Amino acid sequence: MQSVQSKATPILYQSISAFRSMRRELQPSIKIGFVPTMGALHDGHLSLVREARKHNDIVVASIFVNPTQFGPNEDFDKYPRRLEKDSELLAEYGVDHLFAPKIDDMYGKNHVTKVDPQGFDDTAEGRSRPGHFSGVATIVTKLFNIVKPTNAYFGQKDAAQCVLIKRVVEDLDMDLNVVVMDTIREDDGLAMSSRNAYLKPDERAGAPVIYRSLSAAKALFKEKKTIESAALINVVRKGLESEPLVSEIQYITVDSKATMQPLETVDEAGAIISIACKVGSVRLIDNAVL
Ligand SMILES: Nc1ncnc2c1ncn2[C@@H]1O[C@H](COP(=O)(O)OP(=O)(O)OP(=O)(O)O)[C@@H](O)[C@H]1O
Ligand SMILES: CC(C)(CO)[C@@H](O)C(=O)[O-]
Ligand code: BAL
Repeated sequence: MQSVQSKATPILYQSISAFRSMRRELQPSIKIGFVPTMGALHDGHLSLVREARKHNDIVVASIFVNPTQFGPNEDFDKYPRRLEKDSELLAEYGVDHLFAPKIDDMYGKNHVTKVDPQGFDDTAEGRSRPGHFSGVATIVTKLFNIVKPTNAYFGQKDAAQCVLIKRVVEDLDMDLNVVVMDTIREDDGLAMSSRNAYLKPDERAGAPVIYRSLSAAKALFKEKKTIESAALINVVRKGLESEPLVSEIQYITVDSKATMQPLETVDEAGAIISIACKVGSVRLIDNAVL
């Protein structure tokens, strides 16, 4: 009879104190890889876990749908939550510990402290989601303080978030490395995202226009080597407008890789070209590194 190899599910901690009891027992020299997520895991998240597994002694993932990074009219309530399935997936990828705290534990009734990353509300994504980056900076700081990782893993899909987290770590003298991994895509180019699950079949079929539009701009930059950002933005806009199911373009922006502030011209220093748009009623983001 064949035996079925099943890996142990990660040990689940649903409170800060439970996680801390485990964390205190770890040797100071142990390398801890940390993958923070909001759950509803897909191959994008799992690529981060795989990388963490390769370079660390133990791997911790967190699942927490953080209320303070959602605006009042955003999808906090309907955000997909499926802890059990996520835990099984994390087991397959060798995650040791899963931290999935309750909201009241992370934000007690007397909680008043925010991390306020100056200038990030002025990035394209920040203007589109006021207060979002303070919510992200605050929760990531809290998670880092609890997990105390050696290496923390984030996806390039959330480009401004990666720049923000590197800034917070440097500004607040946190003793850890931030590792940014490439965006993982479906076969047709659509960036994997938990929110893709909201797309209706026709919207899902139309959504790869985002990647195609970014790829057209990337090809143009490769050809010209130095180019006005406006020309790249035009190409992307035309691409997006060719898909009738793109119902709203929130921004197309060409920004500095270091600051996410807009650039007039792109040269050999490169840039990040980012999109936020709605396909039907679903807001999607994506970017290309030039
Ligand atoms: N396609 C992807 N490729 C690589 N990393 C990704 C991808 N999608 C998400 N990540 C990364 O996974 C981490 C957790 O992200 P999150 O849980 O918000 O997933 P998400 O799919 O981006 O969800 P959402 O739909 O809310 O944007 C973040 O560092 C994020 O950048
Ligand atoms: C980093 C993060 C887990 C903080 O809530 C979230 O913004 C995300 O999933 O990208
Ligand atoms: N992936 C970034 C988390 C958010 O959209 O709130």
